[in-house]
Amino acid sequence: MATLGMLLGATRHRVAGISISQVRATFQRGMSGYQFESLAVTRPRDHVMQVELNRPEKRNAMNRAFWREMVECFQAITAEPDVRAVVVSGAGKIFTAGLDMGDVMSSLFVEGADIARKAIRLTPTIKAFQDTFSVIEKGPKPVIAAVHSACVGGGVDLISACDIRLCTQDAWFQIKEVDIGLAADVGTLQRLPKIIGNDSLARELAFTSRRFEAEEAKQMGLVSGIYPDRAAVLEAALDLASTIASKSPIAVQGTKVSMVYSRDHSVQEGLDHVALWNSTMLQSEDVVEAVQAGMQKRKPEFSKL
Ligand SMILES: CCC/C=C/C=C/C(=O)SCCNC(=O)CCNC(=O)[C@H](O)C(C)(C)COP(=O)(O)OP(=O)(O)OC[C@H]1O[C@@H](n2cnc3c(N)ncnc32)[C@H](O)[C@@H]1OP(=O)(O)O
Repeated sequence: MATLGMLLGATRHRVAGISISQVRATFQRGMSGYQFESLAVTRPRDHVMQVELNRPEKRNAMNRAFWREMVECFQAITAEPDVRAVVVSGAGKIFTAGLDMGDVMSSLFVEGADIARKAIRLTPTIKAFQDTFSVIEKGPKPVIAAVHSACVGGGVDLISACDIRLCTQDAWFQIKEVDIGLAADVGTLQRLPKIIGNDSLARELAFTSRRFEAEEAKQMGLVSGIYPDRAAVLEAALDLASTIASKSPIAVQGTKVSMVYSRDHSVQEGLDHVALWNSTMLQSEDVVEAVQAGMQKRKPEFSKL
């Protein structure tokens, strides 16, 4: 039988897409380990982390550091035993201006004469860009986007990978990619139609780059709440994250995993998946604690993961 030491030593073992060595590094991380060039990471509430896009002077345009650091940051958060919910926000005047066109465009051009060889070399780069947002969806902890003012291009890809979206009254959104000659390729086209449940509207917005405002975003189901300003939307997002964090992390994370799985599978496959999941997770101490706390009219206490 494998000992814990053997398991921890085996870097080929992976949990939620991350290696055991990364998990171990994260246990030792502490907040000082969350130092990034493009992100500011804080713990504003118990069990809640806030990841802020932090290049306000460049309108939080997504530079090369950002595309790499989001993956590092969310993998670390997935492995944090005491974090139960995450808020994503933007520093400064707007949420984000999307792709940093000065810094990133050059990495999308590949040297060489043969188009097929160039394409094969470019494919992993595009997939790595996709991972930057897929990491949010693949992680089991709920992520709430708090959008203020502009959310452009890659910003829509980012928030589409989040679980819940709130915005300010002055928020506006734009699937901007066709305006810079691209088919959006990091998640909007795949996730947004399922979020809003209106394929016709999703296509209209993606084909035209039409800017749409907070009210329309709410009407279509992209956001679930509108708040007067940046401070108010952040407060609401943090309150929501705290409420989620007060629940059993086993129950909440199972719920996210099941909802993401069910979105992409038949009803029967989703039911089979959650039956298998719960055949283990129903045996959690959290079930006993949640039921007892309810009967005793007290707040439940759930231990860290
Ligand atoms: C495989 C790739 C996958 C990803 C694809 C993603 C694609 C996309 O995201 S497409 C969308 C690209 N973004 C844009 O087209 C938006 C461009 N920016 C704007 O329209 C305006 O900046 C905005 C309306 C968002 C805000 O206007 P505001 O007046 O508040 O700011 P500015 O004076 O325009 O900008 C201030 C400084 O920020 C720099 N900046 C803004 N956006 C970007 C950007 N996307 N990339 C790089 N830099 C950006 C701007 O140059 C100013 O810098 P400085 O001149 O040094 O002060």
